Amino acid sequence: MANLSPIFRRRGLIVSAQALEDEPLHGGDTMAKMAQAAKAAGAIGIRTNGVYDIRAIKAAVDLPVIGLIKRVIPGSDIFITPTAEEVSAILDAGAEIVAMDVTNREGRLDAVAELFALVHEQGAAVMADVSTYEEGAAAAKLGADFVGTTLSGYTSYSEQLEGPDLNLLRRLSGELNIPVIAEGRIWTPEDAVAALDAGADYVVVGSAITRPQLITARYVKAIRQKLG
Ligand SMILES: CC(=O)N[C@H](C=O)[C@@H](O)[C@H](O)[C@H](O)COP(=O)(O)O
Repeated sequence: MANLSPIFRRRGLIVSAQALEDEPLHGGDTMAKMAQAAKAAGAIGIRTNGVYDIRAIKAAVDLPVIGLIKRVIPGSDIFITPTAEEVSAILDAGAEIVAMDVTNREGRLDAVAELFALVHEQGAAVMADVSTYEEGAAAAKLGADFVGTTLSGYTSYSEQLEGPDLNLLRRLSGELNIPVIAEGRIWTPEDAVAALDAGADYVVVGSAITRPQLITARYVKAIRQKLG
């Protein structure tokens, strides 16, 4: 049984449009244009990083936005919305959903309740970015509104896969009563359908749509392998 959220009008594709400072598409209205293209194609939502792009995308398209702020804190591995400061900035910028790291690292599972409360006080929703089933279960227990497989493959103790973590999706969707978002390494429409078959309620695709330098690199690699 699907667990759906009233934030999205229906199940479907959420496009992650992100370009960090060191990426070619960073800045200007590029991510807002990515969001317009995603909407024109039928995406139901956008996931994006940083106050600038959250605001630009909210102004450009009337789709729900999952906002996050990536910030690297020296000595810490937690970089997706690490503190209350980022949560407040994301809410101020107008995101309906705040995504944050909910992994079992650095006492994070004890710290996030406070961050969830900040989000809920403002009538917004929490997307818990997890890397394992146990983290997803903890997130649901703490009151997360969505759980996503975003960080599977990005913690030392999670599965390191080439494609989406379908086993994690199966387990999260089979055992939890909150919407499950497939996210991470979904490169093809077939991967997206496999994620739905594994029980995902919504599917986030990022790099395969919005990072041309990574898309191009895949073609270059395949062609170089062929040409030797
Ligand atoms: C691990 C991490 O930092 N993930 C980030 C989270 O927001 C983004 O860089 C990813 O692009 C996003 O998760 C979508 O995944 P993919 O680009 O694989 O479709």
